[in-house]
Amino acid sequence: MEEEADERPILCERFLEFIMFHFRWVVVVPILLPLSFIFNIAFEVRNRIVHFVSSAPNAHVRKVKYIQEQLKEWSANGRKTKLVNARPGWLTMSFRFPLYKENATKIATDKLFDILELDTETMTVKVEPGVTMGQISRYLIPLGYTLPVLPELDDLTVGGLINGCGVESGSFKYGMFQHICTGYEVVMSNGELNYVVPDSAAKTVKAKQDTSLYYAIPWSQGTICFLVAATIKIIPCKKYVKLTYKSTKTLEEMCSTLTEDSNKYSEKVDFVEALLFDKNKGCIMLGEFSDGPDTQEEVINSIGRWYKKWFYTHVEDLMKKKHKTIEYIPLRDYYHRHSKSIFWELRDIVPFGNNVLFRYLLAWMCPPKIAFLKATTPNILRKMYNRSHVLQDMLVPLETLKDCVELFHDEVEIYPLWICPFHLKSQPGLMKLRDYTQKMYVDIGAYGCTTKKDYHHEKTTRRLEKKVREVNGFQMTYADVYMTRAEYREMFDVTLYDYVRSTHKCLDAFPDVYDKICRSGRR
Ligand SMILES: Cc1cc2nc3c(=O)[nH]c(=O)nc-3n(C[C@H](O)[C@H](O)[C@H](O)COP(=O)(O)OP(=O)(O)OC[C@H]3O[C@@H](n4cnc5c(N)ncnc54)[C@H](O)[C@@H]3O)c2cc1C
Ligand SMILES: NC(=O)C1=CN([C@@H]2O[C@H](COP(=O)(O)OP(=O)(O)OC[C@H]3O[C@@H](n4cnc5c(N)ncnc54)[C@H](OP(=O)(O)O)[C@@H]3O)[C@@H](O)[C@H]2O)C=CC1
Ligand SMILES: CC(C)=CCC[C@@H](C)[C@H]1CC[C@@]2(C)C3=C(CC[C@]12C)[C@@]1(C)CC[C@H](O)C(C)(C)[C@@H]1CC3
Repeated sequence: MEEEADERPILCERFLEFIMFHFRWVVVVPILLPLSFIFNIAFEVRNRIVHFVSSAPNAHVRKVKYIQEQLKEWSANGRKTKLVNARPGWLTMSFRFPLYKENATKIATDKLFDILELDTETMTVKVEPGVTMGQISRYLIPLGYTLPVLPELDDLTVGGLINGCGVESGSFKYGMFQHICTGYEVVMSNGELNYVVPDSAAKTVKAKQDTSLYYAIPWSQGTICFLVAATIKIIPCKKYVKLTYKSTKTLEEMCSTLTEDSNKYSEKVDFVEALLFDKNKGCIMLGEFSDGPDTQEEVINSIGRWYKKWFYTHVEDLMKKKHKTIEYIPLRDYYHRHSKSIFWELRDIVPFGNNVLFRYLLAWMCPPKIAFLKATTPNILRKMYNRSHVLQDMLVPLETLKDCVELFHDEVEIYPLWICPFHLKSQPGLMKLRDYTQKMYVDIGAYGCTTKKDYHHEKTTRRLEKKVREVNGFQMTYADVYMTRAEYREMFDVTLYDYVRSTHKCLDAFPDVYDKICRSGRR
């Protein structure tokens, strides 16, 4: 990998890189945008038909049976290969393609993408793992419900957010995506179907085992069992989010105000998120479910409409004008506020994407599907991204925010920087805090190309990872991980994970989680 990052391109490669980077829109705008638009409409029509004829629950039973048969056949053939999900690499929400899938047996969890059941008495929704955040918000919000934690990008899947992790602006109150899940329907490597729920007063061996399994699944990257459905908590919601934008002038002000807002107002506030536009200037956004403006002076801003500015640029403009602003944003527009501009990644791909003319004429097809972009990224561009593109989410205790932002500034200096507080509960599993406490953490996300001269993909990332381990933080594993196996096991508590894997016959069936997330496991 070091070679890959060190590789300096020759002049003609540099020229090709330049052309491909700056003129990628030539493929994206006329081809990928219409394709994405047509795909989204076709998928939505399909989902409505499935919902109308209520075929999902029966189809679910059939699809799960097929998965069980696949696993029994693999067992009968002597368990010779490792098991992975069949979902192809180009569909996943990460920059890399999995190498560990190449000689593995692929289990058909990728056919599971329907919402199964809404239960307004227990206030839960049961969904298949391929269901996306876009699908869920489109289904639940018109019925007056939402997920307490609904990560922003439309194409993130329930299976990926549970077996990986998920965080968004409701997390300061409700924790990570795993914390809002009340039960998992899973198929073990021997083909056995099981529904696991946590039971703190478990008496029987089975209830104890299931509780351990429940806590071991998050972050395990599908190396314990196959998730075939998840039951997720829902909460009632309102039509709008009353969003208060507060500008901050120094990093100290950002850290102290964010700490106060995340801890003190948790009863009144439903969403907390911040953006830093440079080391000092930032904006904290506090959201509250609302029925709409109370007075005529208050404005509704439907930021999801195609002709509206990219959200982060809107926030930056607001901050230049006023110290504090309040807007009412339709709830679904709010949730997917970073989808239209793929956080700030689209500015490199379609540089004129935020131009007013483009917005009115063509942005109704935006955003391009990340999977289509991924499938069509040429190798030359991938090499360039390897050298200068940063993509890291570091989850660190809120009290270390200042130190960590300073380190990000020194190492990569990418703005905007995404800052999202989340409540880390005291629970067993890979993300366990060793002192058994619960704490307010914060996700610091850096996405984009760095111009730092001394940036080195591996060395810089390793320095960031070291700091994160020192402060008892965690690195999001969809991004490039350069830690060694020992360092990974220092960051994540593998006690329960190892125990569950050894008691559920996972060791010869699935790769170890490190082999899935380490850099050499991915291309
Ligand atoms: C050698 C070895 C043998 C083991 N043998 C067994 C065994 O026989 N039986 C067994 O069940 N585990 C066994 N374990 C697993 C062990 O009990 C712990 O689950 C594991 O060590 C992780 O500890 P922890 O500190 O992360 O979890 P802890 O916080 O110690 O929790 C232990 C267990 O309690 C339950 N639990 C904790 N918090 C909650 C909560 N908030 N709500 C509901 N339930 C909760 C979970 O089942 C969890 O696995 C073994 C582990 C090892 C290394
Ligand atoms: N706001 C947020 O929180 C964001 C989070 N992300 C990250 O993106 C990832 C989610 O992307 P997405 O494309 O949806 O998921 P992926 O397909 O990338 O899946 C992520 C991991 O979960 C495993 N997995 C997925 N489905 C199942 C299943 N049904 N059973 C068992 N294991 C499963 C995959 O296993 P396998 O390797 O076998 O396919 C893979 O290791 C997460 O890791 C998340 O952290 C990205 C952007 C934003
Ligand atoms: C915790 C949070 C909020 C994470 C946000 C992560 C996003 C910013 C990531 C997820 C997938 C992601 C890595 C991706 C890309 C940018 C950053 C993304 C969108 C892009 C689109 C960059 C351009 C690349 O050519 C390519 C198309 C391969 C990737 C695809 C995945």
